[in-house]
Amino acid sequence: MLSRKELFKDTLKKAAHAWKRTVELHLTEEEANLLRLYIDQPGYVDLHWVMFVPAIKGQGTEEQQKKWLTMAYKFQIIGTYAQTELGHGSNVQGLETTATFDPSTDEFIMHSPTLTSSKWWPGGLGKTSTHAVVYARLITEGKDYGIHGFIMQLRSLDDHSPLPGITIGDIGGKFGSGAYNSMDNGVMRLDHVRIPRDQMLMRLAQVTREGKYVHSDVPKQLLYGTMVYVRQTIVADASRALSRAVCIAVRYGAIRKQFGSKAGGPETQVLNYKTQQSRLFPFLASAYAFRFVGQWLKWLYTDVTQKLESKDFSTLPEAHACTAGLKSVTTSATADAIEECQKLCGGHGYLNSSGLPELFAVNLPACTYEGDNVVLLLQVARFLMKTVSQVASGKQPVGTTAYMGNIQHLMQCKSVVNTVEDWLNPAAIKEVFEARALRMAVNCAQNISKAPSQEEGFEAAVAHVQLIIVTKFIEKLQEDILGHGVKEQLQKLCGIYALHLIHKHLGDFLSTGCVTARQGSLANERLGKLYAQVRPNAVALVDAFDYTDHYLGSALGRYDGDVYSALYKEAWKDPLNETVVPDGYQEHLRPLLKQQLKLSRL
Ligand SMILES: CCCCCCCC/C=C\CCCCC/C=C/C(=O)SCCNC(=O)CCNC(=O)[C@H](O)C(C)(C)COP(=O)(O)OP(=O)(O)OC[C@H]1O[C@@H](n2cnc3c(N)ncnc32)[C@H](O)[C@@H]1OP(=O)(O)O
Ligand SMILES: Cc1cc2nc3c(=O)[nH]c(=O)nc-3n(C[C@H](O)[C@H](O)[C@H](O)COP(=O)(O)OP(=O)(O)OC[C@H]3O[C@@H](n4cnc5c(N)ncnc54)[C@H](O)[C@@H]3O)c2cc1C
Repeated sequence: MLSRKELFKDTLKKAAHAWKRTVELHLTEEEANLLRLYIDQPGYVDLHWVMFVPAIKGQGTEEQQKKWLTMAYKFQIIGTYAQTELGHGSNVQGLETTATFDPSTDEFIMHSPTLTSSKWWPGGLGKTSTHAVVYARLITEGKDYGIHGFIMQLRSLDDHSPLPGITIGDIGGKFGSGAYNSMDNGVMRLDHVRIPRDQMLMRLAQVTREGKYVHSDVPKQLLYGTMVYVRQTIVADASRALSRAVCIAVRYGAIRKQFGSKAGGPETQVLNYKTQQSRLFPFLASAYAFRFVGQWLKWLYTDVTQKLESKDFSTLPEAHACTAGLKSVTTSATADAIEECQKLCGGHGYLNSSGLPELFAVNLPACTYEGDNVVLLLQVARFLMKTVSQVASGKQPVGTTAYMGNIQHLMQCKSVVNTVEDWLNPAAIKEVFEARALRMAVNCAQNISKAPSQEEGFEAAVAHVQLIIVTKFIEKLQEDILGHGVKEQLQKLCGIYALHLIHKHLGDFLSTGCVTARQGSLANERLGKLYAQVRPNAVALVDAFDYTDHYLGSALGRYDGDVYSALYKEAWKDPLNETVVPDGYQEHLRPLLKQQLKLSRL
C-alpha cells in the first residue's frame, strides 16, 4: 500500500538497519547475506554485494581490490553494476559508452555518445549508488579494444549530488505495485567525465602510462565472470521462490473444499482432485529439484573459482554453460509455476493478500536480468555444438557432458522399460534423458550445416539442462539422507520431476526414438500413482521448507490453516475501507445517482 517514494524510503531504512545489526552482531558474510535475504525486498544493497564487490574481486588487480573493497566492505561507498544501456542489454559487445584514454593527463574520458548509450537499468543507480563499475568501449591510440570495466565515482560523498558531467535518475515504475519498485533502477548519461587511468579494472588487460594496450594471460571471458557468479546465485533464488508459491498452494489446497458432498457429508479438499495434483505436484518436485541442483551449482562455481586462482581455465566454458542454462530453465519454470499457483488457488490467489501476485512480480524479471533466458540457452546450444564436434573428432567429454562420450550406445539404445514399475528405476530414467539430450544435440549439429536453426539449438539446450537437473536429483538420493522415511519421499518427488518432464516433452522423446508411445503411456500411469502416494505427505513436504508465516506473507499459506479469518481481516486493512463512504462520492457518485433519479421521475 506504500507509494513508490514511501516504498523506496522504507527500503533505505531496512537496509540501514540491517547494516547496523550486521556490525553490532559481528555477523559473518554468510549470516549478513541471510539477513538481507529475509528482508525480502529488492534494494541497492543487492547490487552492492552481489555485483559491485564481485566485479572488483574478479576483474580488479590486487592493488585495486585493496583500495576499493576496503571502502566497499565498510559501506563507505555504495556500488552498482552499470553494464546495460538503453540500446543494448543482451549484446554486451554492442555497448556504446566510450572510455577514451588521454595520455596528456593520464585519464580516461567516460562518455555517452548517443541516447541509446545511456546506462539504463542498473539497480541502485537511480538514487543511491555513490560508485559503479561501468562497462565501456576502451579506446586508446585511436583503436577500439572493446568492452572493459571501469570504477567511477558518481555522487559526492558529502551531499550525494551527482558529480559534474553526470546526469542520473530513476527509470520509472515497474511491473506490479510493490515488487521491484523498491529498487531504484537507474539511467545515467556521461558527458566527457574524466577518471584516473588506475580506475580501469586491470586484471584482464592494462593500459600503460603511454597508452599501450596490454593483454593479461587470463581469458577475456573473465570480463563476464560477475554474471556467472550471479547466475549461480539466481538458481537458489528460483528454488526458494518456487517453494514459497508451492507452500501456499499446497496448504491452501488442503483447506479449500469444493463439491463432492454426498448426503450432507464434507466436501472434497481441492488438493484431492487429480487435476489439482497433476498441476501442483510437479512444482513441488521442481522446488526440491532446483534446490539440489542449486547446491551442486554452488559447488561447481567454487571449484571453478579455485581452479581459476591457480590459472586453470579449462572448466570455464562448462561453468558458463551450466550457470547460463540452469539460471534460464529454473527461472522460467519458476515464473510459470508461480502464475499457475495463483490459478490453483482460484479467485483468492489473485488477491494481494495471497502473497502470490507479489511473489510473481518480484521473480518474473529473473527471466530477463543477468541474461535473457533465450539468449542464455542459445549460449548453452553453442557449447553443446562445440562438444559434439569434439566428440566427433575423438575427444572424451568431461563433467556434465561426459554422457556424450557414450555416443555409440546412446544414439541407438532402446529404453528397457516394460512395466509401470520399471519407471521407478533411476538408471532407466537417466538413460532416456541422456539419449534424448544427445540425439537432439547431434541432430542439431548435423542440421547446422544445412539450415541453421535457433529453435533446434534452444530445444537441445533445454533437454541438456533438464538432464543435469534430473541427474543431480538422482545423485542426491545416493547420499545419506537423515530422517525416517525422508529418502522415500524424495525418491517419489524425483520420479515425479523426471516423469512429468517425459510427459511434457513426449514429442522429443518419441521423435528421437528414446521411448515408444507405450512406454510414454506407462510413464503417465506411473506418474498418476506417484501423485497419489505423495498426497498424504504433501503438506509435510512444504512444511519442511520451514518458512515462517511472516516470511511467506500469505493469508492462504498460513501454517495454522485459518485462511478465511485471515482473508477477512486483511480485506479490512485496505485503505479503501478506511471510510464507509468512499472519497469521490460527493463529486462523482452522488451527482450521477441524483441525476438518474431525476430522469427516472420525468
Ligand atoms: C526478493 C529479493 C531478495 C533479496 C535477495 C538477495 C539476493 C539477490 C540475488 C540476486 C540479485 C540479482 C540482481 C540482479 C540484477 C541484475 C543485473 C543484471 O542484469 S547485469 C547485466 C546482465 N547482462 C547480461 O547478462 C547480458 C547477457 N549477454 C551476455 O552475457 C553476452 O553478451 C553473450 C550473450 C554471452 C554473448 O557474448 P559475446 O558477444 O561476447 O559472444 P559470444 O561470441 O557468444 O561468446 C564468446 C565466447 O565467450 C564465451 N562466453 C560468453 N559468456 C561467457 C561467460 N559468462 N563466461 C565464460 N565464457 C563466456 C562464449 O561461450 C564464447 O566462447 P566460445 O564459443 O568462443 O568458446
Ligand atoms: C529488474 C531488472 C534489473 C536489472 N538490473 C540490471 C543491473 O543492475 N545492471 C545492468 O547492467 N543491467 C540490469 N538489467 C538489465 C538486464 O540485464 C537486461 O534487460 C537483460 O540482459 C536483457 O537484455 P535486453 O533488455 O537488452 O533484452 P533484449 O536483448 O532486447 O531482448 C528482447 C527480446 O529479444 C530476444 N533476443 C535478443 N537477442 C536474441 C538472439 N541473439 N537470438 C534470439 N532472440 C534474441 C530476447 O529473447 C527477448 O525476447 C536489469 C533488468 C531488469 C528487468
